[in-house]
Amino acid sequence: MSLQERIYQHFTDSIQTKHDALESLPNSIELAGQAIVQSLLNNGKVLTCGNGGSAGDAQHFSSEMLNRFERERPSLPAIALSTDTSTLTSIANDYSYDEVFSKQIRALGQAGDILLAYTTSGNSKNIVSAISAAHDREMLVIVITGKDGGTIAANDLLQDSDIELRVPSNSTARIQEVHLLITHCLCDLIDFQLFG
Ligand SMILES: O=C(CO)[C@@H](O)[C@H](O)[C@H](O)[C@H](O)COP(=O)(O)O
Ligand SMILES: [Zn+2]
Repeated sequence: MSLQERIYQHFTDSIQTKHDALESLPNSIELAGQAIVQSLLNNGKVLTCGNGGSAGDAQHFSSEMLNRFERERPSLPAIALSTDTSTLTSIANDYSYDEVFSKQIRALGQAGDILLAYTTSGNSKNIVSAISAAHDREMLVIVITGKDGGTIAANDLLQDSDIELRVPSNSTARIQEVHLLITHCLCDLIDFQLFG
């Protein structure tokens, strides 16, 4: 395959994955947007987390909440749990990398807050621990996944009120591309519902 053909393939695969996601995800995205708005209206906040590219997604969402998305509006409360390197390295060093998000959630999470977790595989142990910590803090969990949902789906780790947005693809890159689209949908739904 030539370089041009490879590029064409990436674009067409990405477009196809978005088409597939459009068949399955809009209802759950709407529910997730409504759940976040409900939490914000009750003085809640959104804690976000993910690893690698998904850490970038988590930070992308929180910055659009704290600063702005597409329009002027007041800052909205969100904290990305992947940004404080002193906290991340000390928890990983003293305890385990699996606990880097859950320990922060146990300190910062309040009942009615939202955990927005990104994982393409559903297998990352620190995300699994984060979900458990969020439940202990009586937070609602929105998990954005892909593939077969991994450990989270296989072990039925979500509660009835939680929401999973699973991108129908087995490619990490394609899943991440749709995760970004979902993130922007959520930002738009939040702004629209709160500010018209
Ligand atoms: O961005 C990419 C691959 O596109 C990588 O950095 C990827 O995010 C990392 O391998 C993550 O550790 C994968 O974690 P997860 O999505 O399985 O939870
Ligand atoms: Zn990536």
